[in-house]
Amino acid sequence: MAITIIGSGAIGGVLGAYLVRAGEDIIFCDIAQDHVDKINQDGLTIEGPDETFTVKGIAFTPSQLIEKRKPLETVFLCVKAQHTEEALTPFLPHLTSTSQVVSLQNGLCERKISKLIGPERTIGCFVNFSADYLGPGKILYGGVASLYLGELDGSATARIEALKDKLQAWGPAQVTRNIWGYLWGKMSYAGLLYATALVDETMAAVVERHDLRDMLMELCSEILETADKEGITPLGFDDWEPALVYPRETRDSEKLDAQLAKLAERMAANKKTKSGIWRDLAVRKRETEVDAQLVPILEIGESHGVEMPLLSALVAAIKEIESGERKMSWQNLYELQKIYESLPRKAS
Ligand SMILES: NC(=O)C1=CN([C@@H]2O[C@H](COP(=O)(O)OP(=O)(O)OC[C@H]3O[C@@H](n4cnc5c(N)ncnc54)[C@H](OP(=O)(O)O)[C@@H]3O)[C@@H](O)[C@H]2O)C=CC1
Ligand SMILES: CC(C)(CO)C(=O)C(=O)O
Repeated sequence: MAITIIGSGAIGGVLGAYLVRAGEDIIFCDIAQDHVDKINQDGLTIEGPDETFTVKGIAFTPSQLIEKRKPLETVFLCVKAQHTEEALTPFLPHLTSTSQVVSLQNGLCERKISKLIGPERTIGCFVNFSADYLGPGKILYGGVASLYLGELDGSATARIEALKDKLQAWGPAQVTRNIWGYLWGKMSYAGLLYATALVDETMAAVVERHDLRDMLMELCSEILETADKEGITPLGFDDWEPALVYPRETRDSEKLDAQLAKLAERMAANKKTKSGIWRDLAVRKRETEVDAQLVPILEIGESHGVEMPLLSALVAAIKEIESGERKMSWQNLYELQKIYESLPRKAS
C-alpha cells in the first residue's frame, strides 16, 4: 500500500519519516519547493525528544505529482485546515473508487473531504502529537501522544485496522468507533490552545494561571455545549478531560484543578512548549487555522442558539493579531476575563 502524504510539514513529515524508516512505500508531496528539493537531495530529518534521524525520501510538488497521473490509493492529508479543498481537489481525477483519504488535521476537515470525495473514501483521524516545521527537510518532533483512526460512520473495518497496524511504525496509533467524539474533544481543547496563543508565553504558563481558569473553562464550555447540541459527547485524551469541564453544573473544581495541573505539567515537558497557533502568528507570520477551525464552530453553535461571547471575542482577537492590529499580550486574556465576569452564567 503506497501512501501519498499531501502536506509533508510537521505532522505529515514526522509520520512519513517513521513509515519510510520502517520500509513503507511513501511519497511526500508539498507545495514548498525548497522543502521538496531538500527531501530529495539530503533526506528528511526528524529531531525528536529521544533521537534525531534522517530518512531518504521521494518528494514532489503537487504539480509534479499530478503530471505523473498515478492513481493514489491511500492519501494522508496533512495540510492546514484552510488548505483542505485546494490541496485535495487537483488530485480528484487520480483517486479511484477504492482510494482512501485520511485527514490528519485539526478541525472538522472530514466534513469538507467527504463532501468532495464521499464519506466512504474519507477516513477520520484525531492527532495530538506535536511537531514543528523548522525549515526545508527539518522537523522538530515533540514526542508521542494520542492518534486515533476511525470510520466516519463508526463502523469497524479492515482498512482502519490495516492503517493502524502500519502506523505502529510511528507509535501507539489506535482505532476508535467514535472519531467525532475525539474530533470535537480536540476542538474543545483547541479553544484553550488558541487562548494560550494570545500571549507570547508557553501553553503551560497560561494553563497554570488559576485566576484565568474559570474563564478559560467557560470558553471551552461554549464549544462543548455546541458539541452537545450536535448530539456528540467529546472524548478526552492526554490529560484533557472534557467531561470535567462540561456540563457546567457538574463541574468539580478540585478535580478539574488537579487535571489541569497535570495538563500543564505535560505541556511543559514536551519539546514543543507553544502551540502551532502561536507559531503561525509569532514565527511564521501567517494566518492561523482560525477561519477553518473555530469560525465553523461559531456557525454551528449559532445555528443551535448557543451563546458564544468568549469564543467570538477569541476569534476576533486572533484575527487582529494575524492582521497586525493587535499584539500578543496578557492584556488579551484579561479582556476575555472581563467578558467572562460580565456573563450571568459564570460557573465558579
Ligand atoms: N504541528 C502540530 O503539532 C500539530 C498539528 N496538527 C494539525 O495538523 C495539520 C497540519 O499541520 P502542520 O503539519 O503543523 O502544518 P505545516 O504547515 O507544518 O505542514 C503543512 C504543509 O503543507 C504544505 N501545503 C500547503 N498547501 C499545500 C498544498 N496545496 N499541497 C501540498 N502541500 C501543501 C505547507 O506548505 P506551506 O507552509 O508553504 O503552506 C506545509 O509544508 C493542521 O490541521 C494542524 O492543526 C494537529 C496536531 C498537532
Ligand atoms: C499543541 C498541539 C501540538 C496539540 O497538543 C497542537 O495541536 C497545536 O500545536 O496546534
